[in-house]
Amino acid sequence: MKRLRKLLLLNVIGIVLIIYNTIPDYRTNRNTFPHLQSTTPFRDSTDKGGFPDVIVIGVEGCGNTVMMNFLNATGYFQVPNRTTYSSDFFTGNWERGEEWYRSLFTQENGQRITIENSPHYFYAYPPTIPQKMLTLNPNMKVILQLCDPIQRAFSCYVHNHKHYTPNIAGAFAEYARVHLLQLQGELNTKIDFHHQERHVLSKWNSRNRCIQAGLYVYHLERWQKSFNHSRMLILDGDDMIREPWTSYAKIQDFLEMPKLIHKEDWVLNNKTGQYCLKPSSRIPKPPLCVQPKSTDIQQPKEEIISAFTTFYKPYNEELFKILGYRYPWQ
Ligand SMILES: Nc1ncnc2c1ncn2[C@@H]1O[C@H](COP(=O)(O)OS(=O)(=O)O)[C@@H](OP(=O)(O)O)[C@H]1O
Repeated sequence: MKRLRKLLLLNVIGIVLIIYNTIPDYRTNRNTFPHLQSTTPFRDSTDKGGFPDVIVIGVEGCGNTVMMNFLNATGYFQVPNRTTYSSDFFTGNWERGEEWYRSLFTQENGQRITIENSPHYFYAYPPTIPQKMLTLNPNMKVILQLCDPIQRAFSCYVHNHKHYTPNIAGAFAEYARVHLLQLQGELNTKIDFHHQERHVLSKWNSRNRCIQAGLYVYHLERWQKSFNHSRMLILDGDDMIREPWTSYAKIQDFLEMPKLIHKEDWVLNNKTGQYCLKPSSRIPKPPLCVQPKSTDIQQPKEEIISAFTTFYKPYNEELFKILGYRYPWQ
C-alpha cells in the first residue's frame, strides 16, 4: 500500500512537471504583459511571422508615428525589424521581393498583431497597392488617419526642409505660390475625375508631393473598393492631438484586441501641448512624448492659408460627401 502511494505520488509529480514544461514560458520577456497570454484573432501561436495583419497607410504628417509609438508600447504588436515602422515595400522596395518583406516580421511573436506604418501608401503610385496587399494577405486590415490638408502640407514641408531653410514660413509661401497654381492648372486640363486621379497619382513623389497628398478624394475611392468598412478604419488625425483615447478606443475595437489603452491613461504635457501616456500596470514603460516639429516655428501667413483653403475646398467637399462626415477643416 505504501509503495502504491509512493508510485502514485511520483506519477502525479511527473505529470505536473510534464504539463509545466509544455506551457510556453512567458516569464522571460512577457512578464510585464500578462495580457499577451491570450491569442489574437489574427495568428495562431505557431506562426512566426509573415505578411502584416494591419498596415497604417497614412496620411504622412497626421500623427502616425506617435500612434505607432503608443501602440507598440502595449507589447501587443509586432513591428518591422527596422529603425522605422515602415517597410515601403509596395512603393520603393517592391523589387526586393516577398521574402524580403516577410523577413521583416520574423521574430518569435506569434501572439502579436503584425503591423507596419508606411504613411505614403495612401497617395502613392501604383494604383494597385490595395489589391497587391490583399493578394499577400486576404485578411489584411488598413488604418488611415486624415487631418487638415493645409496643416499637413506645412508639416510635410517642414519635415523636408527644416534643417536647411532658415525662414521656413517664407519658403513655404514661395512653394505654395508656385505649386498650388501649377497643380490647379494641370488638373483643369484633365477631362474627368479618372484622368485627374491618374495625374495626381503620377505626382506622388514629385515636388508637389506635400500638396497632392492632401487631395484625399482622389485616393480614397481605390482603397474603399478593396477594403470594406470592417477592414478599413478611418481616423481623424486631430483626435490624436485633442483626445487620443477616442482614436485608441476605435483602434482596439477595430483590431478586436484587449482594451489596453484607456482614457485615464493620458496626461496633458503642458510644455508640448500634447497628450502623453502615463505608466500603468498595462503599459509600464510608455514612450517619451515628442515635441511636434511644425508648431514651435513661425506659421504661414493668413494669405497663404487662404490660398490653400480655396484650393482644397472643392476636393474636401467631395470627400465629405463620400465619407458622409464633415471634418472641421477650413
Ligand atoms: N502626441 C503627439 N506628439 C507629437 N506629435 C503629434 C502628437 N499627436 C499628433 N501629432 C502630430 O503628428 C505629426 C507628425 O505626423 P506623422 O508622424 O504622421 O508624420 S511623419 O509620418 O513622421 O511624416 C506632428 O506634426 P509636426 O508638427 O509636423 O511634427 C503633429 O502634428
